[in-house]
Amino acid sequence: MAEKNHQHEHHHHEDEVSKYEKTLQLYTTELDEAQVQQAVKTIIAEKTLANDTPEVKKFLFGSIELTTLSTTDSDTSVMAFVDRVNRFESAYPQLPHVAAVCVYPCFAEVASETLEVEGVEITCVSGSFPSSQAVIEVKVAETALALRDGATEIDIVMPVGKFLSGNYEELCDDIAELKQVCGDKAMKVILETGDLKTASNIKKASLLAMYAGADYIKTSTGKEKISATPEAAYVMCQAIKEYYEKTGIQIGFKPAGGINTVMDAIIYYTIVKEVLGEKWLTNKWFRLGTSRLANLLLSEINGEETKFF
Ligand SMILES: O=C[C@H](O)COP(=O)(O)O
Repeated sequence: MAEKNHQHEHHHHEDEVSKYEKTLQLYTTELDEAQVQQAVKTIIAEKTLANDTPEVKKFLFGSIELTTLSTTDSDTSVMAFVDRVNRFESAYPQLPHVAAVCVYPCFAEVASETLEVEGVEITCVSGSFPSSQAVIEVKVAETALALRDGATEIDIVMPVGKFLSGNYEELCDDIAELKQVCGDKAMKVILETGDLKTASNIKKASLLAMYAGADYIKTSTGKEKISATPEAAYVMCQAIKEYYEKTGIQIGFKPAGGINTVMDAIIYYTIVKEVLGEKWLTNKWFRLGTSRLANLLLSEINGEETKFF
């Protein structure tokens, strides 16, 4: 992940909020829901089928962050989960490895000790996933410990309540402080778009997260009622595009949560391709956060029901 060279000074005085309001004013943030829905409908109708190919499915497989974030996870189950990634290459030499495994931070050590495959990242969710409801000191500690124990990427949840209450200063301070802990390790910021409700909110949250230091923006935790949607993905990709045009800084995109069919994944791929273009179509800038899709993709690539993970 190319390290971004922008740092955000954080002052604790009055004009902070106006600074974020001013930043948002550089962008179109009042979006028309119907227009977004129409744009997504058109992309799905006109552009998706052309991407329903073995090549795209193999690329999507290589962009998966193979995720287990379950209350029943244990050292034993996570070790077995990660060991299946080790054994994957000998079973399917013609396929790429998944891009990452994604686990709770208490499993960073066992994942890091078990994983033997070069190039597969160890993503840990952190910052009191999935609610993000903790004081910043707890979030900082959890993130620092996950990185100490072997995490190579961190996914945090944006403090959604702070966003909805318009407290952009604390929202961005939290994100910036955790990015400081991550240093040159990629930090993805989960917007929890299902709780943001409107396209305008999703656009604003995307921009604030990027200005505060996100290396990726990610749709959802997969733990709320509404997870990733094509409309949220479209708005987030538009925000990434406009941010790139204004700052020259490339930010990654990770749809996650409730991606339960191969066609779902092809739709996200198509939205990224149509809005952001080829430059984003590598697993350094596009990831799929999923706990069920790997076997579904494997089955379609193999042409038969496959349950490897
Ligand atoms: O970040 C990944 C998501 O939590 C996975 O959600 P899922 O279990 O609905 O695929």
